[in-house]
Amino acid sequence: MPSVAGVDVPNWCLAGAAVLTPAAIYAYLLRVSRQQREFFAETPQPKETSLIFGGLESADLVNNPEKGLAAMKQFYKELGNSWGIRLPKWLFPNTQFLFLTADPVIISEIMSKKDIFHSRPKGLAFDTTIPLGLLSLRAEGPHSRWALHRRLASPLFSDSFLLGYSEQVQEKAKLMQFILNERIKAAKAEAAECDLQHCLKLLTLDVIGSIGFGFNSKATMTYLPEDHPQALSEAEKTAELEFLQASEVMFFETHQRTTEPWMMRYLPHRFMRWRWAKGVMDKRINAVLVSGKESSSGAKLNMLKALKDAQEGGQKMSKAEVTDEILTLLAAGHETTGHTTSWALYEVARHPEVQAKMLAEVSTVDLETLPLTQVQSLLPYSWMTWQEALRLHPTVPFIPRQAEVDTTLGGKYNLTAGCVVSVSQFMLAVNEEMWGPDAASFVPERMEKGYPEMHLPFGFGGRTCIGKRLAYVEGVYLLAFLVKNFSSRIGDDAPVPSPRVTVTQSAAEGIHLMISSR
Ligand code: HEM
Repeated sequence: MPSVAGVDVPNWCLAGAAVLTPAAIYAYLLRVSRQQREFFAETPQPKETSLIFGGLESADLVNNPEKGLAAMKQFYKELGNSWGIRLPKWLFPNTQFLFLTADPVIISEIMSKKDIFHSRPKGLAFDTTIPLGLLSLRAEGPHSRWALHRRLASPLFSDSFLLGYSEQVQEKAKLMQFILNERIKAAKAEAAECDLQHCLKLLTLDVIGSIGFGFNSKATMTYLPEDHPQALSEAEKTAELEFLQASEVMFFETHQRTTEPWMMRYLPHRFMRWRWAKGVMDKRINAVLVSGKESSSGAKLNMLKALKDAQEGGQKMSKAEVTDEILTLLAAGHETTGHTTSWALYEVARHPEVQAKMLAEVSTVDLETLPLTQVQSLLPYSWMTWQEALRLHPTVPFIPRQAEVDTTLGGKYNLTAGCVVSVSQFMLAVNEEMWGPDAASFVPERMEKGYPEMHLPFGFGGRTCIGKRLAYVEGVYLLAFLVKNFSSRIGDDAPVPSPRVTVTQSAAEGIHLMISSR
């Protein structure tokens, strides 16, 4: 007689179990599916053929942004500014219902229902990759670890800290100036074509490396011409680019894993890449942590040191929490700012009148010594230019929230607890009712009044971006610095940047501009 867990079981029992188990699973799935159908019976649904992912694909935002945006507008026109779709539960275990909206009325309802829509969805890949950082921590009461982290990390973005980061940002900006000038010299022409998206991504990585954990990374140096006397050796280059690639894997590939069935995430080729990336990043942070030398870039202020020392009534972050928090700030805090700034420079290059106005403003300011805390007051037009670029090219195009309990939106969309609502910044940006008939044009002056309440490029509620102030001052400073030192225009053969949408929005082929020194 066969034995199961040490108990003898007759063969007929095993045969019965073999038949009954699949039958029970099938019956369970049928019941869940019937319950879902009943629940959503009253909820407006798009045609079954317009699955959200099918829809977004047909919008082709990646390969043909203009056509893509038009298709997306058409999509919204047919389905309304808000619509929902049932997703196959086996594929999205935590996302029973995805509701996409660009309707200001519904968005304000979501914002006002703070007790219901306060949290980003559970089960995102960051949960398994950086589980102890702000992007992942979920429970949100005042005594939760998330709330403690938020309180301990908030001072990192206060005036005194921004002031403390200023010198490091100025130093890196000067490094970028040197490298771009060397590229212009190497081109032996008045102007050189540069991929500003790539360059700013390297630069913002160096900035966050320095202010984040006192690491003097030199990723930007990889952008020197290959045969330059100061160009990095192949080994140094590999080490710098390894860090960049690791941060991309952490942020993008881990994010892509979320849209895959659970099992796929752990296929060796995916899992090993993440392990590798985490290893590269942990090694750098640990080198600083273990050596006790918080700063390899001089004794400057940095987030790691501040978080290690931060405490509240004797409560501190553990070493693992500090490491995950630093990884989170690195991942969330460099290319978001870099991409926005490169989109802004692209718009400046396309609009000579904006460039001239910015130049008039930046010429009167000594940027080499400008503290970050004075960026907004001394560079108001540059500020509006960066802000307008973030409107038209929202770096984080979707802001998702998971319903805590069953609820209804707009009086007709039924959502069960666990449903995900995603606010589409993309569509909000071209909403003519909100911005007027010139919504699709780049007009920095419209930012005199700032963003209306419903435009949320940094999210909303308690979960709003903690790094918003740093993003603004660093981004506007770098934009102003570039405009002051270089004139830029779109090259005749430059590819038209098309949005590549992952967790953030970038230009698929980079942002190539012809730049010359002023
Ligand atoms: C242009 C630049 C940036 C944009 C557009 C941006 C946008 C966002 C958005 C939309 C969210 C989600 C908010 C929500 O769910 O309501 C977020 C969260 C976050 N961001 Fe940013 N961000 C930027 C720069 C930064 C910087 C510079 C840092 C830090 C160095 C940072 C750190 C974070 C963190 C830690 C979170 C999670 C906050 C939490 O859940 O408590 N971000 N960001």
